[in-house]
Amino acid sequence: MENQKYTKELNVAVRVVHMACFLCEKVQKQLISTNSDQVKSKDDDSLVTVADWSVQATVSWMLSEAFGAENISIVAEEDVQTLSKSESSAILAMVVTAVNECLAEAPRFGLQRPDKALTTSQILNAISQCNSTGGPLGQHWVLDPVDGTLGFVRGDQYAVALAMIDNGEVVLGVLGCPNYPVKDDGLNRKSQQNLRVSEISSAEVGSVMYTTKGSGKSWMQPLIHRDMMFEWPNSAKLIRVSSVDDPALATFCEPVEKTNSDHSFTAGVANTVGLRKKPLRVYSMVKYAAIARGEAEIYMRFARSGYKEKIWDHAAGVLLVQEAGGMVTDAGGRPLDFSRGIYLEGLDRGIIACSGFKLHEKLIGAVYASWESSNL
Ligand SMILES: Nc1ncnc2c1ncn2[C@@H]1O[C@H](COP(=O)(O)OS(=O)(=O)O)[C@@H](OP(=O)(O)O)[C@H]1O
Ligand SMILES: [Mg+2]
Ligand SMILES: [Mg+2]
Ligand SMILES: [Mg+2]
Repeated sequence: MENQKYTKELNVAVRVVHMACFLCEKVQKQLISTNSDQVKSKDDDSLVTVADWSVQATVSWMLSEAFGAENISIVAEEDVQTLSKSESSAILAMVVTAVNECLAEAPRFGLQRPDKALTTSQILNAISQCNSTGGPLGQHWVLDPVDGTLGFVRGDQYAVALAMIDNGEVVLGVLGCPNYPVKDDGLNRKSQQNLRVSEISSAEVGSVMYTTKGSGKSWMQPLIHRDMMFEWPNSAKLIRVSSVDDPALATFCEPVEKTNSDHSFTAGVANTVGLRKKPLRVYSMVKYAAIARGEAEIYMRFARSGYKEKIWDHAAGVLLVQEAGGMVTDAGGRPLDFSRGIYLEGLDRGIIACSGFKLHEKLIGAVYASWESSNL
């Protein structure tokens, strides 16, 4: 935790993300086993679940407790619109239960639990307090309570992502990946053997990764699971990007859904660069984690034209990769701009994250060559 300036922020953020993962694990299990009504569609037809709202409320509450509600600005994905509708009363009750059960466990993570259970209106308030739009000045927390909600609902990969932007730069990033196998090559092994996450022993699954800008180090901690007796302090190990720079040996990641990234365009780029392996399609910011941990070398993301990438889908992951030794830019080779509100404004076509300079340079060149002939 080298960057002394953010020591307290990082300390709180890491613990809070552990708590959020704890919450998500329980909700995901319930959701898969009971198939109950814990999932809603938002106005844009995307999904939101008990876990998305509950994590947002929990993180918002804990950050307010640690730093004072009046001192913090939080940019986050969810709002209370759907949750406040009368037909959502059952799901709201589930959120209240999930948040309070999670907050009660705060001491496991070295944090203080509230004196008494939060009321429904305190919880709605905590969610709606995350209504900042960020920008170039001051400090803003950036939260994606559940990234890869589709993966979450399908019992697969998802992430909890918390970052901080200070004067337009991402300075701190924490990424919780509850279903990411801890052992080296876990994702590859899982995909090769077609294992479901539930088929891997729980002690082998789940981690929280974190870093601060300029530290040159990204760290990984194992998740504290419900059935484990041990409590904080948790141990951490350094993670580092892969040293593979031969495209023929490199693994590239991309979103599972082709609505989120054009698979045929990336296949063309992969072919031009000389990538041989099948793409590793993984939900959520676990893709950035895979690059930071050295399990994959490349992450390409090319959204359809008209879609604007949001800062919470990238901030924590980008910093983790950079501090672990990797490079992340847009397709024009420029850094991503987190200083202009909730969107990555000015993004040139797509996002390319690589373990090193050589692969990155080749990919940018291949995008340049392939773009003209694509219909993106
Ligand atoms: N059309 C389109 N294009 C690109 N990106 C989009 C699009 N629509 C949504 N989103 C955002 O994608 C986030 C999920 O990205 P993933 O990489 O997990 O995608 S995938 O599920 O593996 O296909 C997802 O994050 P969550 O909502 O947190 O799951 C969205 O913010
Ligand atoms: Mg969403
Ligand atoms: Mg997201
Ligand atoms: Mg989300």
